[in-house]
Amino acid sequence: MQHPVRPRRSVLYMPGSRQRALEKARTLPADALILDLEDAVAIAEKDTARSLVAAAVREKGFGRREVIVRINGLDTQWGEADLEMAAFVAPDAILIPKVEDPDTVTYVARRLATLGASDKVAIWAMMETPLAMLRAPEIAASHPRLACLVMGTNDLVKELHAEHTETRTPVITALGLCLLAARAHKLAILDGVYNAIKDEEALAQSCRQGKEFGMDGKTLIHPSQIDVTNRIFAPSPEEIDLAKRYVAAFREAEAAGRGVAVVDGRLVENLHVETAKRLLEQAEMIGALEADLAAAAE
Ligand SMILES: CC(C)(COP(=O)(O)OP(=O)(O)OC[C@H]1O[C@@H](n2cnc3c(N)ncnc32)[C@H](O)[C@@H]1OP(=O)(O)O)[C@@H](O)C(=O)NCCC(=O)NCCSC(=O)C[C@H](O)C(=O)O
Ligand SMILES: [Mg+2]
Repeated sequence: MQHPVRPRRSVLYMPGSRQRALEKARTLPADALILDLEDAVAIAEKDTARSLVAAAVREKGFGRREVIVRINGLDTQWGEADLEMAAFVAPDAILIPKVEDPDTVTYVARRLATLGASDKVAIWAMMETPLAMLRAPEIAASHPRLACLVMGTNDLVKELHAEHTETRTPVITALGLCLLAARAHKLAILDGVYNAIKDEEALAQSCRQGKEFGMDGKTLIHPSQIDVTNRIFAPSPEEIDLAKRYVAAFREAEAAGRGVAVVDGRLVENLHVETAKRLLEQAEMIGALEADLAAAAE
């Protein structure tokens, strides 16, 4: 299944039980929104949250941004009803929490087919337990409907009996395993949340680290985290300028019968040009998304 490439710099969780947050979502500049039925929702509010999320997805009004519904685990009393609701209202994706086994993904894919869900509804998988890390390659290869892995670093740190540190050394291996699995199977991958809502500099550092690793973006818990995340995960004007010059220089070199070019004293081969083209495509998609949001705000 060919999944559309979308900007996913900032992907905001919002509790499905909070009507106000769901309304506010339509005005927030996050690239994608996860309407959460799982950990952000108290047990007493699970059924109300399911109805609120169903209404929010049906009402639309999110423009080009992706809307994802995180269901409760299928081993809980709410999971199946969440899945049925999501299949019916058809968000861009359904996010399964605590996936540990490829069979969980294939089960959800089968249920979506049985429930008659649109083919456009993708499956995303939360990677947040030690077993998920060890089975990352099988999970990533489990079903063509799977489009994205989402790191759940809060649960992972808990399960590892580790600590949240600024350098994230305790979870580096886990992030690396999931990145390898995602890229090997052409899936998108999103970094975990940063819990200290008011610490913008530390969030920025965490975003820079995620971007360097190769993450497509970061999951967020508060609207105040969106702008800095968007800025860091977007290609900078300097990167865009360099990418354009790589493409132009390589085209000229090819026309002259050469397979390599030199830009700013650096070797440029076809593989660098592919990276440059991907960056330019990403910048274009971000531009279109931001223009859409600006038009909606007028
Ligand atoms: C953390 C919060 C509980 C803070 O909420 P609140 O006290 O209301 O914050 P503010 O007063 O600063 O809010 C200002 C306005 O912003 C809106 N708001 C706040 N948070 C969100 C949000 N996430 N999405 C949309 N809008 C939001 C408020 O409504 C205020 O609006 P207004 O009324 O117009 O002033 C809260 O931010 C929150 O609940 N965040 C999400 C928590 C969550 O989703 N947690 C679960 C996912 S994280 C996770 O577990 C990942 C993974 O599974 C893992 O294991 O790592
Ligand atoms: Mg979690």
